[in-house]
Amino acid sequence: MVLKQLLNGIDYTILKGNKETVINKIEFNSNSIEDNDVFVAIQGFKVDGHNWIENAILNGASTIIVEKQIEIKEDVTVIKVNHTRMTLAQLASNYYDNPTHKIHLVGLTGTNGKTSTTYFLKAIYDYINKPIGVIGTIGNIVGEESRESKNTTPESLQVNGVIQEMINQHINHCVMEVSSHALALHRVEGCDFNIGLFTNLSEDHLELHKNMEEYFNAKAKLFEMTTDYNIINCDDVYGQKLIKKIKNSSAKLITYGLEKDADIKATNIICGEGYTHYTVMTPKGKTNITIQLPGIINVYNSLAAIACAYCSGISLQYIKAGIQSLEKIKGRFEVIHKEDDYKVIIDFAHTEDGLKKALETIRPFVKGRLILVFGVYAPEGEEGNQKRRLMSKVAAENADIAIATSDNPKELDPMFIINQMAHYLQEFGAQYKSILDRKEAIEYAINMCTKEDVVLLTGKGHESYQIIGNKEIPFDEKEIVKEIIDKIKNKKKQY
Ligand SMILES: CC(=O)N[C@H]1[C@@H](OP(=O)(O)OP(=O)(O)OC[C@H]2O[C@@H](n3ccc(=O)[nH]c3=O)[C@H](O)[C@@H]2O)O[C@H](CO)[C@@H](O)[C@@H]1O[C@H](C)C(=O)N[C@@H](C)C(=O)N[C@H](CCC(=O)O)C(=O)O
Ligand SMILES: Nc1ncnc2c1ncn2[C@@H]1O[C@H](COP(=O)(O)OP(=O)(O)OP(=O)(O)O)[C@@H](O)[C@H]1O
Repeated sequence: MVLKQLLNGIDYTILKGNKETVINKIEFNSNSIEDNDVFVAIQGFKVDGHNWIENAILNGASTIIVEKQIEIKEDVTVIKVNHTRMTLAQLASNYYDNPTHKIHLVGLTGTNGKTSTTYFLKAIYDYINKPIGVIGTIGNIVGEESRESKNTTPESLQVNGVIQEMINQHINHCVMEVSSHALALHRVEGCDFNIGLFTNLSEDHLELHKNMEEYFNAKAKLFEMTTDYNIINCDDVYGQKLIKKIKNSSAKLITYGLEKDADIKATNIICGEGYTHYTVMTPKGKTNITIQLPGIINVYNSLAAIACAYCSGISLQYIKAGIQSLEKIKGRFEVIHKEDDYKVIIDFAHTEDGLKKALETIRPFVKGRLILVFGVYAPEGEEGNQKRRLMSKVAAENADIAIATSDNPKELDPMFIINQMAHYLQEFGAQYKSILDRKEAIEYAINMCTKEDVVLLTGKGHESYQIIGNKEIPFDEKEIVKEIIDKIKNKKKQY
């Protein structure tokens, strides 16, 4: 490809060289550069990509895209743009020949419920044998291949690359979880979304967005990129705000919910242990549905998927069969052990609202005590302190015993985190214990568990690692629970 093709539709100034340069591929990390690549220098949170230009040239870059006035002596082409992160998205779209224009793309945003909705929607497509690609927290799925992903929504280069792969494999539908980071950091800039869906908004990620207004505005950006439908949870306060904000959108509004007068609405809800039954009403008729996941939150998540499928022209009969076929979602209310008198559930709740909803969902089915093992994944500073306080409050108010431990402490001192959690658990009158090592905390919880109790482990969900410092340490909660229970059983056998 020639550089000028890549720059199509972008505002730029040539500081040096010429746009006839033949280029190989695009990279934003200097270490991945190969001969004749384009290096896009991004001002990051930790370092400035402009400081890695020399390294990129040494590795073979022939073109450098910058947003700063920088003098480069080497014989390369240098292009200046206003905003390199945004330009990266445009370059990626041009490089892969605008893949999002060629696929039916659903973008899901909101604080909680994106992954769950994604897998309900995928179950419908699987049922009707229509392939659908997935980009999200648990990973990216292209055809038969499922790959882990560092971010919920990857960088624009990967978003466009993965969608192009889907197209190559004749996959005509894609569902993508769109995080607020992705929207604020231009990872989906220029994407053509047929459907945008909003689940809910509660406090999270305030280290990036400063306040709820900014967080909401970041999420709302998705609905400026939709062409066909905007699907919104109208029971959510921010959902209502979004409906007003996008009233001039040319995409059609479809609402879902339980309380307000929604287009797609659930009534007659019966919550059982491990299942939920309800009647769904749509503009094209109603039907009874039984999902194999617990709680009101999964009524919302399945309704969201029903709304998407409805807007994609799938008949209610198939929607019902697909929704009902979903047996479980990795790390979401997953019962990982229920024999030998121990019931252990893992869940990915990692926000104040998610944790509250998770505890409320499980509570009606616990005959004895609800024993919670949880950590708080939050940055340092006021926002992090506030999240640790609010999640500890939820634990104190909704669990019988709360065991504070580590989640992904990352660069924070894990001792500081659990001491702070212990302080708040005490303030809110919890019966609690704090144990730094997560495995020991789980062992402590299982050891005190009786036949009537339930142990709920939150925060890790599908994750099979813990991030401590800058190291990813293997941590598979399912294996760990099995190991602990086997150890207890063996000990019992010896007596
Ligand atoms: C805060 C944040 O979003 N950070 C993202 C950001 O990293 P950064 O700005 O810190 O990058 P940096 O390390 O400062 O580097 C700046 C530039 O220098 C370049 N560089 C750096 C070193 C070098 O040797 N050579 C070089 O060229 C880097 O490639 C980069 O282009 O850009 C990176 C590349 O796209 C992302 O991987 C990274 O996500 C990190 C891993 C992350 O944890 N992000 C989280 C907060 C996130 O995005 N979460 C959302 C929401 C999840 C949810 O819903 O809960 C998500 O979508 O995952
Ligand atoms: N609709 C909902 N409302 C509130 N909490 C929910 C909802 N759905 C799920 N949760 C809770 O939030 C946790 C995460 O759910 P899910 O992975 O579906 O959300 P998400 O939006 O994809 O989050 P993330 O992007 O952080 O992975 C679940 O494990 C559950 O405890």
